[in-house]
Amino acid sequence: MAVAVSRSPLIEVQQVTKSFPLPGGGRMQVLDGISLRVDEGEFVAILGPSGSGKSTFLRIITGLVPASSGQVLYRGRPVAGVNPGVAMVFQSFALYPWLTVLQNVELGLEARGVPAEQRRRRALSAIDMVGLDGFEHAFPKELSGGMKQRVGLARALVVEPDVLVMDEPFSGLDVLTAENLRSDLLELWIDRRIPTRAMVLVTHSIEEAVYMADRAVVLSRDPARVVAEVPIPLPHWRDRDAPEFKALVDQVYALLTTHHKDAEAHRALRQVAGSGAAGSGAAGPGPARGGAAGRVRQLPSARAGALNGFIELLEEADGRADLYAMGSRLQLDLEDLLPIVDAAELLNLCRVSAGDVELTPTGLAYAQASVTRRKELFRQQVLACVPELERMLAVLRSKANHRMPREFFLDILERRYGTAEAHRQLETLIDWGRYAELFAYDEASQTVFLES
Ligand SMILES: Nc1ncnc2c1ncn2[C@@H]1O[C@H](COP(=O)(O)OP(=O)(O)OP(=O)(O)O)[C@@H](O)[C@H]1O
Repeated sequence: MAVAVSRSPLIEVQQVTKSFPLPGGGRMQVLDGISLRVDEGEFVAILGPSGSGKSTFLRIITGLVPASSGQVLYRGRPVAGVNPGVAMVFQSFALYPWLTVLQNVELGLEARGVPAEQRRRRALSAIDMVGLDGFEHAFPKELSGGMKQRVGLARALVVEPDVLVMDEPFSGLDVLTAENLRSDLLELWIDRRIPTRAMVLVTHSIEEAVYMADRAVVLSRDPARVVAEVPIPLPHWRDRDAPEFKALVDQVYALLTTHHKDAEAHRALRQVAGSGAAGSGAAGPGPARGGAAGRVRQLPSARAGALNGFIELLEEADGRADLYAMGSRLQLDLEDLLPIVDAAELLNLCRVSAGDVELTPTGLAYAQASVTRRKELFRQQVLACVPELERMLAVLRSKANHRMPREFFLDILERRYGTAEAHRQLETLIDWGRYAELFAYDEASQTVFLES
């Protein structure tokens, strides 16, 4: 049975942008001109590459974070501060460890000034609804992950929000627990056992989106824009093996992989590498830059070992594979697989088009090479495609002792990317540089150095 769709908008996001200040000055733009409408009766899933700004977008809808420009309307009125019609479920559960299940669930109502007796009654009913009857007085540490997320769900549902927004609510759970919670939530929704009028789910699982939602919104990255909205007109309960289900998964998959890669930016990056910018004598690793706007391009977070494994798998599949099929065969989420594919493509070892991945001639030679030859090829490719590594080398060569503390490079990257991403970028750079034998790294002293 499908939920009847009427046409009045509950949430309208209009041309929202968001940027964050960078420690070294300047700003990093995360969202760019995002518009989205969520109607009564709709279940909308939002998909996008890791770090594209999905959580930031949800937080703007809930009013936890202000937009830099643009606005969010709730029932036609601009939202200033916390959105009164929305409650959120977090991936990390976000429970207070010193409060019982009941107290955690009551919290949302307390904030809304609901009298104590009513609070208790409603909280008990919400706990019952999510299947936690009997655990009212337990503390979070006594609960499994799935039960904790049920508390998170009860805490959001107890306020009877018009719109329930969920930020990867199932991704911290094991496969079976996630599946169990997914169907329980869907049952509450489909059978209208909750007064919630719309659902917004951020997920990195395409299958989850196609299984649950009426519409999938696909975001790009750097900065995030809406690249497509895919209607999912299948009745519930859906059969994951049905050809029409698979066709929708494939369609979203192709959209995500195509836009995720931003092939243009990669091409520009290679041009920068080839144009001598690498030897420009810059004082440290700068960002990879792509496009006329010169925006920051991050290196995908994938270790050389993972990249090797992926190239070998691809060669075993005769040099060509459907990424989605490969992901499910390896039981890997898109989230896990795409950075590796992205890295392989950046190094010109494979090419991706519309969800299919294919080895390039260099990739084939790489897959078939001996260990030593493979390292040589890797070195050749990273030097051609990752100017940051050349810059790190220039710094190390310029020092009399050819050594530099990790912190030095981190400092420079932080000014570009912010702290968390700078750590990820440097980890990848050091991993690639070490595998390519461009430099060595001493873990104990956290020093990057050239071997004599
Ligand atoms: N408060 C903040 N200050 C600075 N940068 C931030 C802040 N919040 C988010 N960012 C940056 O914005 C970008 C998008 O982050 P966000 O968590 O919204 O992405 P996401 O798509 O939800 O990521 P993931 O899929 O990994 O959960 C990241 O580069 C992140 O580092």
